[in-house]
Amino acid sequence: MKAFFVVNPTAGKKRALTIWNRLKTLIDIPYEFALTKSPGQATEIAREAVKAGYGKIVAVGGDGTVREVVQALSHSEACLGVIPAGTGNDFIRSVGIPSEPKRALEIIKNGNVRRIDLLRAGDNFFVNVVGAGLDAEVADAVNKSVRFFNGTLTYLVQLMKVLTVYTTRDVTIEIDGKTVKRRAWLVSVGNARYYGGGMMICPDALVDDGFLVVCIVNEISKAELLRFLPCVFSGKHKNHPAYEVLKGKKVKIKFAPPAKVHADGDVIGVTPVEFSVEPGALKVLTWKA
Ligand SMILES: Nc1ncnc2c1ncn2[C@@H]1O[C@H](COP(=O)(O)OP(=O)(O)OP(=O)(O)O)[C@@H](O)[C@H]1O
Repeated sequence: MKAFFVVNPTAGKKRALTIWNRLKTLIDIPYEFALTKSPGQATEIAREAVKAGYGKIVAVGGDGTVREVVQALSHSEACLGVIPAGTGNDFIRSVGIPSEPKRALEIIKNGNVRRIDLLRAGDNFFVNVVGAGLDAEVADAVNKSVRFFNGTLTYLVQLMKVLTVYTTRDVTIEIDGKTVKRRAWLVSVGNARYYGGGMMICPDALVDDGFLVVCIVNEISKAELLRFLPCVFSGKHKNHPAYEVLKGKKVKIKFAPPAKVHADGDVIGVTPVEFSVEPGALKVLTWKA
């Protein structure tokens, strides 16, 4: 099966290009590659590669590159490979791809094919976590901010800024026809466990169980929220009384007033929003069968 590498040279603060230049000397299987020139182009390149009959389409970059490539691979016979070269690289944590590029290349050569689920909103597919509320608001502020500090510090500064104006909102969640009303900080919908560079917001999410999990952070004081959030890195927040998990196949989220919606940390609109799971829609190369 021939491989096609889709390289985002800007991923990982441009580290991806260095990683690729080193790695390509080690590839001893038939392959072609292309470097993206602009956002969104990875989808077009991957589509052409699928059409041309490549069986392994490899995203060299971070979660954004993976997401763009996945748009072209969903429900196709081609398999996704990943050479992690981004900043957060959350997807690989959930599917069992090593973070070291050379070890990830071994999977491209000899790995197993695993079918996983995707999240869907309209015509778009997502691999990790989507959601609405506080985290979307903070993600938006982080993406728009001039970064004087490293990633974690930028996040903390923007979180504190957002918390001066943002409060909990009423939310109606319709999950598989059942309606749940809450007052919440945020609602996350997970296909996989991680977002935001290692935050395990949905510890109960499994990429291949045919379900999405809906994680609600219900109303707590701002002081308590600031104690809660660091626990998300380890998954300990799971036992907090304000944290609630629902499971289903289709979810509609409606905040009042409307809240921003994010997909893997990029703001994609405002509520109301509807997500569904597409069971087994993507083939991924991993060590796990
Ligand atoms: N040639 C390019 N020039 C500018 N932007 C690009 C180019 N190719 C792709 N992009 C954009 O780069 C963005 C970031 O890529 P990606 O998410 O893979 O890296 P990252 O942000 O470093 O990693 P992560 O998402 O894992 O934190 C993507 O949203 C993609 O649309």
